[in-house]
Amino acid sequence: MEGALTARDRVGVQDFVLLDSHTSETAFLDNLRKRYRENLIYTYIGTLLVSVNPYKELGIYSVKQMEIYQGVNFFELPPHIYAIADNAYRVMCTEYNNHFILISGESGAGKTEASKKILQYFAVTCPTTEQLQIVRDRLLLSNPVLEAFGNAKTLRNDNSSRFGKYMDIQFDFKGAPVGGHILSYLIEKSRVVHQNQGERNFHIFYQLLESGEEDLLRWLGLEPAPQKYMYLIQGRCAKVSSINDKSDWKTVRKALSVIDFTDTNIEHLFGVIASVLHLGNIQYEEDSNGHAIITNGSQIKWLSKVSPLGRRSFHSDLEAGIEGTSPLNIDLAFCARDAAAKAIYGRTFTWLVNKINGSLANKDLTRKTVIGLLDIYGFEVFDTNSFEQFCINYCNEKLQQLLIEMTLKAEQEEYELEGIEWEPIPYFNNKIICDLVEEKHKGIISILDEECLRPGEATDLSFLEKLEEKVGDHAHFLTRKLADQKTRKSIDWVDFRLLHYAGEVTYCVVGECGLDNKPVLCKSKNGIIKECFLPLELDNRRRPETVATQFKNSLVSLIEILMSKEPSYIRCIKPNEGKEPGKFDDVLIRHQVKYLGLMEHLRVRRAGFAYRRKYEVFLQRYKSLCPATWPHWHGSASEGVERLIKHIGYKPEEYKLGRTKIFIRFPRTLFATEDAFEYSKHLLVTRIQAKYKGCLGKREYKKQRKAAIKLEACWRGVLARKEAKKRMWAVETIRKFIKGFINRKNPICPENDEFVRFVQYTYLTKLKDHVPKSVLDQNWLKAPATLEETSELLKKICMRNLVRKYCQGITAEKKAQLQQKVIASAIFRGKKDGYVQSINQPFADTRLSISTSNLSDGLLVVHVPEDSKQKGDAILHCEHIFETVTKLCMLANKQNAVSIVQGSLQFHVSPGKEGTITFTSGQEPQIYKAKNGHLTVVRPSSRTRVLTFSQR
Ligand SMILES: Nc1ncnc2c1ncn2[C@@H]1O[C@H](COP(=O)(O)OP(=O)(O)OP(=O)(O)O)[C@@H](O)[C@H]1O
Repeated sequence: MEGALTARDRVGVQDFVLLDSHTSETAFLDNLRKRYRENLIYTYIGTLLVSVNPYKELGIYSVKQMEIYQGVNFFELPPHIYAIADNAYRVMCTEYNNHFILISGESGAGKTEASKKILQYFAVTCPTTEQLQIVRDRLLLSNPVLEAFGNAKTLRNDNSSRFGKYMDIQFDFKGAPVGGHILSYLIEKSRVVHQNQGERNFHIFYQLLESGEEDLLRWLGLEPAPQKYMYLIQGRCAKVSSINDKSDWKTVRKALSVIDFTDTNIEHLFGVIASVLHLGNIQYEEDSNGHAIITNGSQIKWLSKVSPLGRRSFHSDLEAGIEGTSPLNIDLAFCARDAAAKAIYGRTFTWLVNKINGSLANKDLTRKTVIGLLDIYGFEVFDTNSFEQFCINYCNEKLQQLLIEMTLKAEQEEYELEGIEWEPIPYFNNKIICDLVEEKHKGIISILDEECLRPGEATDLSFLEKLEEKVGDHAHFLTRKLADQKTRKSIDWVDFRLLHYAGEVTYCVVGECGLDNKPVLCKSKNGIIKECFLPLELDNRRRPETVATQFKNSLVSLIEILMSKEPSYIRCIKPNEGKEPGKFDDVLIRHQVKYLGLMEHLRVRRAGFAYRRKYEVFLQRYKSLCPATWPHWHGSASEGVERLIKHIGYKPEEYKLGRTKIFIRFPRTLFATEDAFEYSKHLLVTRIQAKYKGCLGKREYKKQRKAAIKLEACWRGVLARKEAKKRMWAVETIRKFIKGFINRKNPICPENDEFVRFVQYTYLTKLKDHVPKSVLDQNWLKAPATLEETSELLKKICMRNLVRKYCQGITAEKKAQLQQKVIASAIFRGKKDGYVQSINQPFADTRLSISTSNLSDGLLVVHVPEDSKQKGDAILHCEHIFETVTKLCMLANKQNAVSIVQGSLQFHVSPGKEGTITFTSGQEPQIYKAKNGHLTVVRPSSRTRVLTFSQR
């Protein structure tokens, strides 16, 4: 219901109980149609599931879907057949009680498919063991075998079950399927001998002929051609595109071996099938006395072979009509043949079911719980309705009654349990119709029994008269004689009409041939036929039960079985006659809604309250609508609900409070609450989101903090270990150092090796920065004892290197200077004062310049540099002037220090005082001081030269 509430706006309502106009068939159909168009084939009425056949694969039966529905609250998911199956299973497991699921609907509505889906659901979802696997396989494979023998193509359904089936699945205390039991009802035997146009006989005939192994067919005397058999050609549709006889045959063969059929069983089983086909091909003709004689003896030959009967006896029995010895006319002979075929097939089917039951039986005697699946024909209304339809519709009346009683009972029980006043529910109780059919001495079946078994000749008409006499005044019974003018036309003289809860059905009382064929069949040597027709039956002197009574009794025991179990219901609806997907035939569906009693059921469900839920569940869902109950209510759930509905504003007539549940009368009240809840959800979501985000943040922060602390601790550990290692190393190093220091003077040994190398290394590193930079630097680092020798060598190398560098750095000029100094040293060292002070003063080449005239005089002036002019320049006169000047120049290494002047030259007489020498040519060489103060040098004219020494 909760799921339905949420989805209600999407596609109608998921639960018809929530329809506001629940009494309107149109509203019901509208909702069904709306959902069907959206491929939503399932809708609830409370816990009853309405299913509309989609006639197409919807992809809603996967294992994934099964898992979705497994163990989930019935109301929380959209309606599904798995929800019904799961709910029954869960309740069975928890309450350890028995259940049944009643699946009903008309032919083609999807009952068999539904029961298969349920079986598959249990097979997939229930716990199992390897041992139980075989049980599971047998349960699943019993279906194809039963379908092959009990299903046929009809106009309404290509795979129509022609029998009713009730299957118990037994579960052990762990909920594992451990066994099963099948009850079959009213197999449609008439189909064996007659099919309408467009219909087929039971599938097994075609499967055998189409795919039976060659040897098998030969042995059975069959040809792989259905058209050769009278019992298979009446419908004229042996081949149907939707049926794959070949693969179905394979499945059946496999299933038979899994279900424990021996080779003999299988041989006999197909012997029976072949017998039926051979029987169908027996032909008669009239002899001269008007008696029937068999024309084709070959069939008898095969009959005798495959279901060994005394050939002669069988032959004559068939001609004699079996019941007595008197020969039959041709019609009765055919009738006898068909009766034999039907009896054989009918009882073989029962044998088959018993055999399957034998293989499904659980020998373990411990208590088991069961879930029963009842797949029973729905209400049938044809143009001509026979005894079969009468039984089927009677069965549906009984089941409808069961449903009403159980639903009402459950409803009433719930009200009582909850302490709510029981309000009578207006509904149609079909007990009156059930009584009409089954009441002892007064009901239709009793009347039929009486008619069949009374002495004298019973005819169809005498039976009808008896009915008119005994139940003619019943409101739900009508015959042509009893009907009014208007209705009379629609009822034949051989008909009677019943007004069923689902509508009127007119039954034809024209009966079947009542020949007894047991005597001949008892003689069969076929194992199955022998088992089915025991000679004991012939000896029984008691009045045999009529088929109607047998059926009534089987129904009574079925109802007893069902009454002792918890019910679940599935109502299948056929959407159209054409088996077309997506087509919703309003008229057809309206009709089914009516006769499936869906409106009745809805009325019963809705008579009291539309919605009921435990206080805890209601409070949990809607508590956010009231500040007092949100987010937590600390009192009892019922008080919480009371507070909540007071806050929402429920009116007294809208609800009732039971002991454990709240009952809400109208869907609109619930919808309003649900809408408010939807609205409040948004607000809640924001708050929850914020809270959740906060929580996430907090959690993340805590995580990070924890991680940081861990990291920090780790890192600290690493650091501490590093530090300790370092300290250890330091201690070790110092210790070694001290040891080394103590042993430093010893020859290299492990004790001092490191220390000595360290000292050497340190010394050499230090020395690198303190090597002398000049040859005059005498400083040298004092070497440790172990390096004294090396140090000396290094010092020498260093000095040599310095000297070399020094020497390389001396210019020619300097060299000359030095040479001069060396000479000076040789001359003056230790001999003359002031020499030592002069050593540092380089000899300057520039200090000397000489002047002389271009004349041939012997005069030269040596200019003294100005800074040291204590006195004036020296004026010299020499004979060998050229030699003197040249040598002076060489000494001074300055050729251009000589200036040769013309005319005159200047010189210093004394510091700051200049004089001039004038050179002239004359007769006589002379030197004198002229009037102008110049020193005048005269040389004979041709050879006169004046030399001037000038400073540059
Ligand atoms: N749930 C479903 N999904 C798809 N197709 C389905 C479903 N149910 C039924 N059908 C289709 O409808 C056909 C008839 O269904 P099914 O044989 O179950 O009907 P039925 O009610 O058992 O009929 P009958 O009473 O004649 O045996 C199936 O063969 C299948 O094609």
